[in-house]
Formats: sequence, C-alpha cells, structure tokens
Amino acid sequence: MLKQKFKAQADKLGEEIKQILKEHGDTVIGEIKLSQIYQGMRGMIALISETSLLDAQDGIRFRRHTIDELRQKLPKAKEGGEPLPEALFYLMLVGEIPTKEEVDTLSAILQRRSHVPMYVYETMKALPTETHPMTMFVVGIMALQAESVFAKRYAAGMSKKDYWEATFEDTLDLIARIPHIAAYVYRRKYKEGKILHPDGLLDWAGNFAHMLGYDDEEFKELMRLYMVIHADHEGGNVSAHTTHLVGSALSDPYLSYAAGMNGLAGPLHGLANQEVIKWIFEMQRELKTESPTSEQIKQYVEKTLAEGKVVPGYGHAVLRKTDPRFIAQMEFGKKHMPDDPLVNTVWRIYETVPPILQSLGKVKNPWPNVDAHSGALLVHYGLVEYEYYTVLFAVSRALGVLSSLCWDRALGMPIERPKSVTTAAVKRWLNKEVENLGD
Ligand SMILES: CC(=O)SCCNC(=O)CCNC(=O)[C@H](O)C(C)(C)COP(=O)(O)OP(=O)(O)OC[C@H]1O[C@@H](n2cnc3c(N)ncnc32)[C@H](O)[C@@H]1OP(=O)(O)O
Ligand SMILES: O=C([O-])CC(=O)C(=O)O
Repeated sequence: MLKQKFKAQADKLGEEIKQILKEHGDTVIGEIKLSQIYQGMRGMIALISETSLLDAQDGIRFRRHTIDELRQKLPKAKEGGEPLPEALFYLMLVGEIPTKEEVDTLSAILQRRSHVPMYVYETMKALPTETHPMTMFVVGIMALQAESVFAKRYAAGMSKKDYWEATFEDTLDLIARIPHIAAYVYRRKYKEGKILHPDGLLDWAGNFAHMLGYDDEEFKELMRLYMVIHADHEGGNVSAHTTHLVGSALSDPYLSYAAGMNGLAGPLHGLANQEVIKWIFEMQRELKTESPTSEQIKQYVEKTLAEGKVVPGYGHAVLRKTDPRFIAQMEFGKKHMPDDPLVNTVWRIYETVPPILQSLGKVKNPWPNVDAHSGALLVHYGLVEYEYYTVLFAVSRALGVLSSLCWDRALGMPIERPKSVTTAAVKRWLNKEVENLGD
C-alpha cells in the first residue's frame, strides 16, 4: 500500500539523515554574501526538498528523472500518449516509478476520496463572479479546511509520531478534491454555473478535463502533460517554499497549500501564464494582426521594456537555459497543432526575445520559462479565459508541494525560522562597532 511504502522510505531516509548529521553536521557548505540577503537569497542553499532538484542548465529532475525521461517512462492512459500525473505523484512520494496497475489503483483511491461538501461550493458561490479565479479557488480550499484530518487530530492531542500520517491523509484527500474545486471555479465563472458530473472511469487529469467541459481526447492528453510538467520545481520557488514554511508551523495541509497558492498567484510566479497570453492578445490587437512578424514583435518587446514592464514568460531565478518544460510543450504543439497561428507566434517570440533581453546586459536568463508556452496550447482547444490559467498551474502544483509536505512531517522537519537583521545592524557590523552581524 502506498502509505506503508512511503513510511518505509521515510524511515529509511530519516535514519540516513541522522547519520549524515552525526558525521557531517558541522561541515560548512558555503558562504553567504551580504548581497544575497538583500537580493532574494539567490543561490543560497537553505532548504531540503526531497521531491525534485533543479539544474540551471538541464532544468528540473523529479527523483533524478528529466521531463523527457518521465514522458517515456511513466505509465500512460494510452499507448504513445503523455504520462499520468498520478504516476509522478507516486514517484515523488515513494521514489520509484510505479507500474500501470499501481497508478490505476491510486487513480481509483483518488476517485473514492473526491467528494467536496456542498458548503464549499456555496462559499465560492457567495463571491461575485468578477472575483479572480485564483481567489475563488483559494477561498474554496480554505472553506474545505474544515475537513482537515491533521487539524482535527492535532486538536484531539495527536502525538508527534503521527503527524506524517495525518498529513498523508489530508494530502490524498486534497489531491482528490482539488480538481473538483478548480472545475467549479471555471464552470461558475465562465459557463453560467453549469456544473458537469465527474466521470468515474477516467484518470485524475482526464476527469479534470472532462469536468472543465473539454472532452476532446487530445485536450485530455494536454492536461496530463500540463499536470506533470508544472507539478514541482524543487523547494525554493515561492509556492513550494511558502507551503513548506507555513506547514512548518504545523498549519495543516489545507492552510499550507492555500498559502502557497496565494504566492503562485503573483505575476512574477504562476500568474505569468495568464500575463503571457494577455500580452500576446494585446500585441495582436495593437498591431491589428493575428500573426505578427519578427520585426513587429521586436518593436512590441522594446515598447514593453520602455514602459518599465517585464516580458512575461521570459527569465528565471535559477534556470539559465530554455526551460525543458517549454520544450515539452513545443513538442506537443509540433505534434498536434503545427499550423496554429498563436502557437506559431509563441515560437516566433522565442526566436525574437532572447537577443533583446540579452542586449540589456542585466537579465541573467533571457530564455523562456514554462509560462511562455502553456496558454497558446489551451487557446487552441478553446480554453481562452486566460485569467483561469494559474488555477490549472495550482492543481498541478498540489502534487509537488503536498508530497513535499508529507516528507517534511515524516522527517520531523522543525519550524522554519531564519534570522533577519536591519540595515542599521549591517552598518554597525561593517563599521566594526559589533563583532557579529545581528548583534
Ligand atoms: C513558474 C514560474 O514562476 S517561472 C517565472 C515566471 N515569471 C515571469 O515570466 C515574469 C518575467 N520574468 C521575471 O520577472 C524574472 O525573470 C523572474 C522574476 C522570473 C526572475 O527574477 P530575477 O531572478 O530577479 O531575474 P534577474 O536576476 O535576471 O533580474 C535582473 C534584472 O533583469 C530584469 N528582468 C528579468 N527578467 C526579465 C524579463 N522577462 N523582462 C524584462 N526584464 C527582466 C529584472 O526585472 C531585473 O531588473 P532590475 O535590475 O531593473 O530590477
Ligand atoms: O523555480 C522557480 O522559481 C519558478 C518556477 O519555474 C516554478 O516554480 O515552476
């Protein structure tokens, strides 16, 4: 059983960590420059996250498997198709690639746990329809928090040794229920509240596509790919770090995930996926063409920069090459919609933007990230409501941040509380008025 398998892996790793710390706990792993504490802690190794690891050149690896490898090795809904996101969740939790049978069992477990109480829908319904989909979504998650096993058991006096199990239960419940909340947000906001019933025979992402109202088999494949590639990006990104941080106070998985998703809703992070399509639509409107030329794109990019704005979908805090998640989506586009004008515009932007950003001399990574591509694929299938795109990202990110939270509690991670200092304290230290920074 998945739970027992996870616990056995966690116990094994817990022992190894104990030993590592016993032998090497005092080993110095690097030095911190003053600039780093003013500049977003870039490059500082400060966290442990077991589910994935980011390489600046090669991109994300989930348990050492690249996106390419996952697309080949993970079980699929159909021959030659995209990997099943449940399989990635299993891999992140247990560290092993599951068999198709194991994934099917997990899909069935998620189906069984997917009931969302009526009051959660009523809470979301109370919001005006103009409310941003991410706000509606997080309100839904917060309403659902009343269901938390962790919160109930903690209130009843749960022992530390059981935290992992309560977190595991909440994680499975949340992953099962999140697509239902997300689909409700879409149908309520954009489809006059006409809710679609789940299809119990479909996998997690296939059923999500169905509940959104997209039964095209190709769209279901896109959802499977989308849910895999957005799931995790090691531990330091805003959504993963926030979920981990809030969870470290023993806030339950509902509270922790909701907190992380409020971070995902920022335009420099997950909201960039809506900003990209908004920016392209504005460009098309302004230039009065569906397919702007490279020269027209160049001028529009220069205008964007002159207005003091960022080019959405480009740049990254860690990556220094084209995001392999962008490439995976480009491959999907080449296979399924090579002549789509909007998708072709995204590819022309890819040829045009990097040299312009490079020429600024300050942008550390001029290449596209995951968000530069995702919207165009969705528009192709008719999902044009770009304000909704970050909710899709949030559904996927649940797989990574919640499996990480299971690891946090299973490994007995403590409350996170780094030290901060004031600039006055920095000045006192630089002037040698005090011996240690922070005194
Ligand atoms: C899923 C994800 O979260 S992926 C990221 C999604 N976000 C985006 O696509 C938004 C556009 N990109 C950006 O704003 C940035 O590249 C970030 C937020 C992703 C990374 O930020 P940083 O690590 O600070 O980037 P970097 O060190 O390269 O920034 C240096 C300078 O280049 C600028 N810069 C970086 N990327 C861009 C860009 N795409 N367009 C214009 N300027 C940029 C920064 O704003 C900064 O300018 P400043 O010194 O005047 O403040
Ligand atoms: O790694 C980051 O900082 C942002 C990102 O691409 C992600 O979270 O998917």
